[in-house]
Amino acid sequence: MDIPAARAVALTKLYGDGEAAVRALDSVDVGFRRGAFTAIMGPSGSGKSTLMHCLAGLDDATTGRVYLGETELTGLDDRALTELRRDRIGFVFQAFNLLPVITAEENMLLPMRLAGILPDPQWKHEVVTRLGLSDRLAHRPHELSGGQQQRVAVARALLPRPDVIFADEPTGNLDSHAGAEVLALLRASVREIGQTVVMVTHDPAAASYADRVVLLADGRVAGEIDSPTPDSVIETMRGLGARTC
Ligand SMILES: Nc1ncnc2c1ncn2[C@@H]1O[C@H](COP(=O)(O)OP(=O)(O)OP(=O)(O)O)[C@@H](O)[C@H]1O
Repeated sequence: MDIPAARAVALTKLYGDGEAAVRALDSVDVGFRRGAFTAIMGPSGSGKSTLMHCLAGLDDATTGRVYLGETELTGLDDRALTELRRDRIGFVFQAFNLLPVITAEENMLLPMRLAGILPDPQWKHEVVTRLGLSDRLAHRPHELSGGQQQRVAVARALLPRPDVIFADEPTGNLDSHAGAEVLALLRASVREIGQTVVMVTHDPAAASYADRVVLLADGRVAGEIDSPTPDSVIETMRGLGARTC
């Protein structure tokens, strides 16, 4: 059987201690298939961001284990985690997190530059062309629309060909048209180059771009939807008592 691209085993995360402790994740077992697009959904406070942060090595587990492919993250020291994130994980956040003083192209290449890696020119050309950024490379972020800025962030995540791209509400700051474009690009990266994408979202329409939805409620896995549609997501979320937007 294929080893999942990312996996949590009996993952529990507590914030704080004693009476005031919050159990953000409660013995979560979940795997994310290689070359698939998975959305994580659930009511506010259900643990979506905590799960993503633990899977991406941005937060540590209280108990349980987290794997990226065959590598166990739990137990790695900060330096090893920093290298693993740099070399094997791509991030796309709601806030585009571009540096304002450098161009779109420099932003795209920055993580690889910092790692001393040169992008494959053909791959870079393909990413830039597909993301419709060819004539925007010399622009600074403030000269770009929100959708274009997020496409630069997607290019930055795709260029090093990471094992997994983790996207946290990637369309949260975009209008529906720009959001649909970004989702279609993530979708295409999965279908056409086998990229693995794991995305946290509140939006049933965004989740419908995924191959599978993992539902969280109260820090536990509450269900899954294969081949989701906006309607099937809304219906299942209603069952969890969640507000959808
Ligand atoms: N740093 C923290 N310190 C204390 N409690 C936290 C911390 N981060 C998250 N929590 C708590 O853990 C629980 C899960 O939070 P998390 O942000 O993972 O949920 P979420 O599903 O992503 O929520 P939302 O959809 O509102 O972003 C919540 O009860 C939250 O208040």
